[in-house]
Amino acid sequence: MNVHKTDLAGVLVIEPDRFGDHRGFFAETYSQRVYAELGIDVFFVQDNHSLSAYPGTVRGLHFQAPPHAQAKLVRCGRGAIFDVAVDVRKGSPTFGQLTGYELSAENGAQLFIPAGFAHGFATLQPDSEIVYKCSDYYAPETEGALRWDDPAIGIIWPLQGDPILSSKDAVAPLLADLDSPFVF
Ligand SMILES: Cc1cn([C@H]2C[C@H](O)[C@@H](COP(=O)(O)OP(=O)(O)O[C@H]3O[C@@H](C)C(=O)[C@@H](O)[C@H]3O)O2)c(=O)[nH]c1=O
Repeated sequence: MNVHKTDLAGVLVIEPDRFGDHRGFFAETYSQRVYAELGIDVFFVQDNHSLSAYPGTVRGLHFQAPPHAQAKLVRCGRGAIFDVAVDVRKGSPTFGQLTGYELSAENGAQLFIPAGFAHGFATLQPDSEIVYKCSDYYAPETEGALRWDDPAIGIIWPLQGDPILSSKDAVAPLLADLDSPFVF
């Protein structure tokens, strides 16, 4: 298993080992004790799965506020995505900064995103599916969002043309207008 630190302390890229044979491969995609040794000592209570039919779909940037803040362990089960985390903790030395990685069915890579970061992704292939573990339950009353194309964040999305967005994401606030519920 390879583990890489990113520009944002606490956000990790994890590449689980794959054991290949004539049938295909086998991989452990999560093990509580192994991930705890990496510092991912959170208790995951919900698994999510989403499919985006078209490349160029952007979901995000999303978070849940305390007391239902979520750490997430994200991977791509089919197709490929460009996955992004943005630090939204007031007072953090990396506040407003981002890190982004390609996660694909082929590379099997995962992004661990602690609470206090907004998360989003763009799909790079048709019928891309992501699966992710969350450390708190869905609590829609605590949902927060940031504009995917906020110039103050400056994500360079791998898009050709305008993205496909939810109506909610199209009108999400800019970072400058967000009273972040997270403090570093
Ligand atoms: C996130 C979520 C949504 N839903 C429902 C609400 C709604 O009817 C439908 C679609 O919800 P959304 O439009 O919010 O789905 P989506 O835009 O895919 O939201 C997700 O985006 C990524 C980037 C994240 O990081 C996730 O935490 C989550 O916010 O699913 C649940 O039932 N449970 C959940 O945990």
